[in-house]
Amino acid sequence: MFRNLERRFQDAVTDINETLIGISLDPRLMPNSAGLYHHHHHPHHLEVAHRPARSSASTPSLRARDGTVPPHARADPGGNVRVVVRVRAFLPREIERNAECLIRMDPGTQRTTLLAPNDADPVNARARARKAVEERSFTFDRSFWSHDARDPHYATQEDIYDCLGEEFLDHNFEGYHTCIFAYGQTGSGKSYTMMGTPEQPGLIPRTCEDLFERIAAAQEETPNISYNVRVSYFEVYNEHVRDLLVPVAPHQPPYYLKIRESPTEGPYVKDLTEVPVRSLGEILRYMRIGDSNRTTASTKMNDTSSRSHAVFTIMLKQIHHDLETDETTERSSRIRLVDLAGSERAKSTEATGQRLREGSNINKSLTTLGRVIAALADPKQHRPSRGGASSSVVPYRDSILTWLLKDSLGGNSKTAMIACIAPSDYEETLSTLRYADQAKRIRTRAVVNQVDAVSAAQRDAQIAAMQAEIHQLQIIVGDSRRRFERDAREAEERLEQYQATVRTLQQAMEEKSLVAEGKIRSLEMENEALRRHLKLALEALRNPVVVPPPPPPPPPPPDQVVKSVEGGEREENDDDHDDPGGNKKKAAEDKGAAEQKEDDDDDNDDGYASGSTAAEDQETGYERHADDMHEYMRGLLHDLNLFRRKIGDDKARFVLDGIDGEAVAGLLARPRPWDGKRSNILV
Ligand SMILES: Nc1ncnc2c1ncn2[C@@H]1O[C@H](COP(=O)(O)OP(=O)(O)OP(=O)(O)O)[C@@H](O)[C@H]1O
Repeated sequence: MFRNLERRFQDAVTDINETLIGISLDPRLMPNSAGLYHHHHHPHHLEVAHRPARSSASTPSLRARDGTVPPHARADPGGNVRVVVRVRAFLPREIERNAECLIRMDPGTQRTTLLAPNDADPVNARARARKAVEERSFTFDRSFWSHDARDPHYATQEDIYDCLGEEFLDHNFEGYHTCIFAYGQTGSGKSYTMMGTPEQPGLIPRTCEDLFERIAAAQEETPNISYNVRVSYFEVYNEHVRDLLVPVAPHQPPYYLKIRESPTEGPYVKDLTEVPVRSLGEILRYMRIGDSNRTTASTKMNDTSSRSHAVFTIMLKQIHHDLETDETTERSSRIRLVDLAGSERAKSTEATGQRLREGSNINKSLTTLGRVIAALADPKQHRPSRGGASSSVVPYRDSILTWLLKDSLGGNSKTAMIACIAPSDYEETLSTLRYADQAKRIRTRAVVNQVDAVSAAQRDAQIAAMQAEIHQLQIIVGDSRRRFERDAREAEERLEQYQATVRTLQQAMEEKSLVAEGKIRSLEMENEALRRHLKLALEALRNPVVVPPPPPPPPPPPDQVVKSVEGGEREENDDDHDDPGGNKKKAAEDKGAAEQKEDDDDDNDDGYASGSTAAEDQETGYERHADDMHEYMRGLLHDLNLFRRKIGDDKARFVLDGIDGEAVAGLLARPRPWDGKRSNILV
């Protein structure tokens, strides 16, 4: 019976221990200390502590935030360009001429219908004169009705962001490049949709706001991901690229940038300003600078804002660093938001001289865009030819815009087009809708842009290699300068290479410091958690939980009980010693027999006690003792064990503000008077 009690006691202790370990690993079950486990340095704790957040992450945005990409999401099987259409409200001049709204949208089918115009509106007279006008219908991914604010289906700026912008930002956090471009005639609402007004911000400011909100939330969740955000803003005007983040110098000819192509990155704008941004305020400031530069320049050139294509790009780099392995994983994505020039310029016929050249050049970018879209939408494009390449050639290189947007249009990007339409212009609207209808058929192939597991040593080696390369190039550039007359071209190339390497090095150093900052944040959080543990532990020691008084001394024979308990505990930890009189085997046999018996009859579990009232009393006494011990253990472990385990090795690693670590550890280790065997169970 003693052994049986002893076994039950042991089982109870094991149960408590297991329960406690379970509790300690699952912060949900420990409301008071859940937070303490959140940032513990042990990876397993981290993993478990994050589980609740992960399991609730059914939305792509949350999944994207937690730093993991499911393997199947790495390579996009190929998606079609998302095409939505948006019709704006009447402008005052349209109300004045009593214009008729020619657009109908069916919210059920997302069908947009263009009605044939009546005879009254002079704007549509030309269309009517030239050919038979008829009702036309197109179906898009979404048809946004922004014509009448009183309509229950009215699409606000927020609706546009919620339907398109948010999902595209999800993709960016997953590591995909995205591009959203607005197409439509002048005054159809492209700028309103992309940029909006201060009261009604459009897609670009909303994307920026959400981006920084997500970064802040993710950093709150884990200090292990660092974010590097950079922006650039340029316009393509008259087949020239102008940096919108560089102020327009008065009395100076405009400064245009060159296009280059890199084997890895594809076409890019050389020397384009890319500014790092750390907050929404900063990014909005650059956006405004760019907008005002665009306006300044366009006023100088006779109000040509509607003739330039504006490209706002956000580069997002997420660096996940694993403190345990000191490895980093990088995910980079590019968010491109394009406000195209007014599409009707493509048909401009009456321009002459400079205007004609401008017009034809603008035509060039937009007409080429049309040809590129047509080529990409061609079903032949999706069938690889025998050589493996696409069967028809896409004329990307025929214009600056299409050359720069090559990837966004037909390559590694998830792309959307917002076709903006005016409510009462039959010809222009039909042309826009046809364009959009064609774009629907374009398929792109986006991949997650991720570099896995780069060790700190590898990063350092990369930096060292770049420094060596820079040194080499410095020598060559110096040399070439001397021979400049002869080798101007070569010198320029070397110089460019040198500058590019220096820029990459600068960025690598910046990222290295970001990772270091992340590490510091992690350690600070851990330190804070530990400080809170110690505070709790101290409080628990100062105001101990009232422990039930030690159980009444059990009836004799007490010697045997104590021996058995001792023997049992030793058996667990130190099997080969202290087996006086070779009793171990017998004890094990008895234990086995008792187990067998207990299974049959719980109340009468041991032949020794049956039929004896004194023995029954004695047994009840032991049971009570066991129960009390069980209770005591539960309380004791609850109060102290977790804190001890947590504090263990960590205390040596940290400087504990205002708390004497040694003294606390001493207090925690001090045995309780009534407990002779605690350490075996607790450790
Ligand atoms: N959905 C809308 N709701 C209310 N007003 C709108 C909407 N869309 C456009 N507008 C208004 O219509 C006018 C023209 O819009 P916007 O300037 O955005 O056109 P655009 O297509 O960008 O023209 P451009 O090619 O000249 O840049 C602006 O006054 C704008 O405020």
